Amino acid sequence: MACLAAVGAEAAALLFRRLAPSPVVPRRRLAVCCRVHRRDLRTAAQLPQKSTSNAKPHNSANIQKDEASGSTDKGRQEKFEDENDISNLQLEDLIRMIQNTEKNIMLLNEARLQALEYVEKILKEKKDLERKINILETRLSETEVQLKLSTEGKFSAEINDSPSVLELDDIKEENILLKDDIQFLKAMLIEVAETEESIFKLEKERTLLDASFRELESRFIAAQADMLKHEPRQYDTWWEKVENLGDLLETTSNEVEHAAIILGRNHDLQDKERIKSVEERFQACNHEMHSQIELYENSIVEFHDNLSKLVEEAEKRSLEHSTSNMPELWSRISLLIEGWLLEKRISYNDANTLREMVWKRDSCLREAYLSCRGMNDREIMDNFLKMTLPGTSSGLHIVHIAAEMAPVAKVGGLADVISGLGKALQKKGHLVEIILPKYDCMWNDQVNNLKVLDVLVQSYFEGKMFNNKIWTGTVEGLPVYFIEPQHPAKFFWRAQYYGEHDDFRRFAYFSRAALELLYQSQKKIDIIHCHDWQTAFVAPLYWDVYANLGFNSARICFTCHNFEYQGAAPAQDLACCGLDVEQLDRPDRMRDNSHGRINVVKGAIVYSNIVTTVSPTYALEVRSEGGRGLQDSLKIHSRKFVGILNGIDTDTWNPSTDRHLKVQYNANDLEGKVANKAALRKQQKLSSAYASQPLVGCITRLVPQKGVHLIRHAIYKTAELGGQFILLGSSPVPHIQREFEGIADHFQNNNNIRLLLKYDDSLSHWIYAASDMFIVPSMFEPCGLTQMIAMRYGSVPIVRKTGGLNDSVFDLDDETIPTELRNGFTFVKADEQGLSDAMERAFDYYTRKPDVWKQLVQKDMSIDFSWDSSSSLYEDIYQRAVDRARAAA
Ligand SMILES: Nc1ncnc2c1ncn2[C@@H]1O[C@H](COP(=O)(O)OP(=O)(O)O)[C@@H](O)[C@H]1O
Repeated sequence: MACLAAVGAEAAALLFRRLAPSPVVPRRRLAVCCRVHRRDLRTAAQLPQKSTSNAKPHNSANIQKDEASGSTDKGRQEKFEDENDISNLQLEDLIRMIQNTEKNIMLLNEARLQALEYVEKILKEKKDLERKINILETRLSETEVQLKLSTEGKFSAEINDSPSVLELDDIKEENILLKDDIQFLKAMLIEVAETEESIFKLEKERTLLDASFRELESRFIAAQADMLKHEPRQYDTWWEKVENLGDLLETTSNEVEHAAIILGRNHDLQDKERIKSVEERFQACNHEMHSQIELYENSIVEFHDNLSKLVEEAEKRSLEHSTSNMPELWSRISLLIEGWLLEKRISYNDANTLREMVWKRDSCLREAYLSCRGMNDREIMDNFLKMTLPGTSSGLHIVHIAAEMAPVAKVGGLADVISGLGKALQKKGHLVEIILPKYDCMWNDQVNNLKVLDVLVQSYFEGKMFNNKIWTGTVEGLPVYFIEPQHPAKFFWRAQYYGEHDDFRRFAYFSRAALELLYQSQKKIDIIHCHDWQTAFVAPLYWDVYANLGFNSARICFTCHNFEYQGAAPAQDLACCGLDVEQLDRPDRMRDNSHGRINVVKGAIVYSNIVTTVSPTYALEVRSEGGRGLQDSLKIHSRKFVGILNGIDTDTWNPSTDRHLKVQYNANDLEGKVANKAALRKQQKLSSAYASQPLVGCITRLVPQKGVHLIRHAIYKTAELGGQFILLGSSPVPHIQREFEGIADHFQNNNNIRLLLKYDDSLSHWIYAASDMFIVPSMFEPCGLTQMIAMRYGSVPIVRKTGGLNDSVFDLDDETIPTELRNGFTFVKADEQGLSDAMERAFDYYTRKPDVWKQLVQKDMSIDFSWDSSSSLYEDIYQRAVDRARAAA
């Protein structure tokens, strides 16, 4: 807009500059001259008449008269010649003046054209501004909607930096930005108003100049016609000539006078009126600007008032709000209580009472917490201790001990399960806590309120006690404890999660420290749920060490997410965490079924109350070959063994809210999916020539389990079928990583194939959204989450029928399966032919039956893969185990 004003000023200045050198001054001088000469001329024209009347009294003097007349004629002639010279001069001046006028008209015309260009520019800029106003209005209405939501209770405000307050802070920040935008816009509008006024004035001036121009033009034509009329004519007498010239001069003088007036008028218009109008405009703009600023200031005050009211209201409503919507709040309260207990600032009994209140989502406790805004830790604790009402809880106290949790420390599906299942159980009213190692490479920014407790928990390792720092924070609304061992081996300061030479020792240490933390906090836990070999030590440790110390309220649940990794080691290694090797190195306990080593997964199967795996089909598979040596143990313990299909966290994986996507979308509006595909193709320099060219995605760890040779085949097969392929994955196996680097190099300049050999969570979301098909050709797959996530994002899965893939993907052409369940393409044999057939069928549907394909995409997006039903199954088996324990007690 500033540039617009500058253009305006420049155009005006140019107009002045170009008109100023026009021949106004000589014309004026000429006009005065003309007036003088015309008077003289008139006198000269009257001379003969005067002499005739003077001669009348002298009748006798005819000759004299003739002589006199002859001498008079001579005089007259001399005088006329003088006059004729003068009039010639005047004519030259007149012609010059007309020429100047003509030039001036041309200049004015040019100026007019410029003004028109300028007007066009201004109108364009105005349109732009209107567009920006529209955008801002939309944003403003979005903010209003958010604020409205907050008043409706969808926002919940808490003390300090609770998520609700954070959301309100976001709104505030957004509104501050909006205010800035509004201010900027108002300034723009003022400038637009100013510019519009300028346009109006310029238009008015242009009309005046036009009129002048037309007048001058017509007069110029008339003058030319006059000159033509007079010039070629032969006069009979000098007298006639004089008379004609007199007339001509008179006309010309009039013309000149008129032209001078017009030019003067134009000049005045340029000089005075313009300055005056500019001054007026300036004043008007100034006035307008001030009134706009005043208005704006008033609206800001009003806005702040409203915002404060809304914040207050939201806070009030949060007090009344249903507790089920505030997992973060309860997690924080829970962490506070546990922290005080560990720091020995409150007694076990008090802690237990308060814990029970947390389970019950006690409104008094919640209100006490909310009213503690601004208080220090001590004051909050005192307030809490005032509430010692006893109570019982219908919920369970569940603690997950794991090596991963999404999104703070994620390697694969295990991380997704910990947060997904944890959140689902929390939603069902259970008190859920998580214990993780404090990795140096974890994403601290994904933890809310991360802080270290003022206590060191000691734990046993290799005959000594070591201090552990305990960190707390919430992740995805769940309370999490992070254990940071103060051991010289710096177990979790390795810049990676797994793959260290001493992984067995690292996780044996962690399992022991986690139990120690629970033991020292004297929690009355119902379920301790450990996952995979890394925390499988927990089961034997709990029953062999801690139960003997009286810490025995809990039942142990062990979930094996993958029987490929069993934590086998020389028997004596087990001793590091305090387990009794002699007691445990037995075939019915922890000795590996085939190698004569000890096997911690076997130990967990033997020592846990509940053993689960992640899909029903995999649970069947592992009872035979898939059990990798543990099938017999599983058979022996089959009564406590069950396969429960994992869910996915439908908050994290939601295309209609996913912030990682370029455009959000849903099953009813798939345009966003097309936009994501176009954007990804562009970003990855893939060809965009055919929008309908199918894009095949694959996101995976590149390990033999995932069928790396089939993934490689899928890349070439896609190229052969005319599709595009994008792989996101990395391998902990060096030769596989190298092999795929080779393939990536090979296709580096191919605009249909892209291999991205890295871990990138954000990009994974985008690939799920952009791809049309998704391949999972696993050799075995305990559950597999990627096929479910892919379906949620409308990417049709092409999978091998194994494990959890068999429980979640059903072939579109398989008539033995009810139509409503069919959602993808499957193949059985783990060979290239099987995969090729499935891919060809998928490509065929995609290209030849777009309507069927669209329905398939929409159906896949609507399938419920949430944790809701799976978490109910866990809830059920937990409860049964707890009931059995209570009955036995
Ligand atoms: N390279 C990668 N970048 C980002 N996310 C990945 C990558 N590889 C795998 N993932 C994610 O890890 C999870 C894999 O889970 P799953 O299918 O159960 O396989 P696994 O646990 O065997 O690796 C999914 O959430 C997937 O999106």
